Amino acid sequence: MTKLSQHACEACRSDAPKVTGQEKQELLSVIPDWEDVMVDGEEQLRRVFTFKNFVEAQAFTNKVADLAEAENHHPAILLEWGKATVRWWTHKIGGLHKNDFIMAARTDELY
Ligand SMILES: C[C@H](O)[C@H](O)[C@H]1CNC2=NC(N)=NC(=O)C2=N1
Repeated sequence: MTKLSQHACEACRSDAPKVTGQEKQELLSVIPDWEDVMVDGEEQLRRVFTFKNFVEAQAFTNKVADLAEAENHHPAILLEWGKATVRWWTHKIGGLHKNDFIMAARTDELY
């Protein structure tokens, strides 16, 4: 199986299927540092990345932002002193698509 982070994101479409059940559990097992959470009724992936200070957290945040723009798939990122909280979900389907798991794996590689 190709490493999840090496998969390409497919274009987000409003009729794209949400990831559920067995497939979701398998994908979650590949990104064990991420939580499966509900925010405003939408399922999302969340991980808190910790750093020595604000500047290092900011540099990581910028790398994630560059990745997102390159893939046209964007997270929510909360930047704080010593922390960056990243949440991935697909706006168009109001939940989790395989793209979100790919982007979470790609985010881990930036850390
Ligand atoms: C118009 C633009 O391509 C779309 O809105 C893209 C932008 N980035 C996106 N990011 C995420 N996470 N979900 C989307 O549905 C999405 N759609």
